[in-house]
Amino acid sequence: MSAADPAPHGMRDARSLVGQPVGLEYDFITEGERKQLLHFARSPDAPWETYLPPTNVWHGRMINPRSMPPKTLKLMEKIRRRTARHIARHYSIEEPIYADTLQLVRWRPGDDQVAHADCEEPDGRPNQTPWRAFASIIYLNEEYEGGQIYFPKLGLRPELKPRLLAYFPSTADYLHGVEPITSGIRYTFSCFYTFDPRRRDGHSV
Ligand SMILES: O=C(O)CCC(=O)C(=O)O
Ligand SMILES: [Fe+2]
Repeated sequence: MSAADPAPHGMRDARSLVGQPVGLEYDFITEGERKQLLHFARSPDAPWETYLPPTNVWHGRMINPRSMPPKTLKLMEKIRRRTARHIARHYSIEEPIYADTLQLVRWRPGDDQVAHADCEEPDGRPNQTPWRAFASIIYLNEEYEGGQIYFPKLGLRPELKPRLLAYFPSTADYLHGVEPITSGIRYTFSCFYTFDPRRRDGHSV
């Protein structure tokens, strides 16, 4: 299946969420959960993925389920299920939700992300992941500078705190970027959700 394969007719997509607010839930994960994930991410032998070429901006910056110890994966699946339930309630979603990603991400000095949307180009053409409906980012630490997330079209620069859950639909209405990290390392737990079961990653939601 390629990115261009259209979703079955009538399937709900990101467009149905336009108008929903950017969700900000402070203290969403517990301090114990945060410590466990951060401890794993900071361990000297943490399995940062190097399958992408060194020129790829994500090279060495993500840990995917296949490289996680079972205990870590179990915890992250539990948090993802809780996250999806929370978002479904706040966005009035009754359909089943699937997800294509569950990952830890590190952002080192100089790392940033230009303003983008998660399912389409800024001009509205589909991007490489057109099936995505919404995203969740859980912030895990505060020992870094820079790294502010910003939503230029919404005039939003939410205060990032450890344990914060942020979520937002994937369309260009929710264009967002990450300012460069200037010192320290920023750690996040990110997930992308879809209504298309063909795009599910096989881990629970
Ligand atoms: O880390 C963040 O604050 C946002 C990350 C993001 O937008 C993405 O991975 O698509
Ligand atoms: Fe994004």
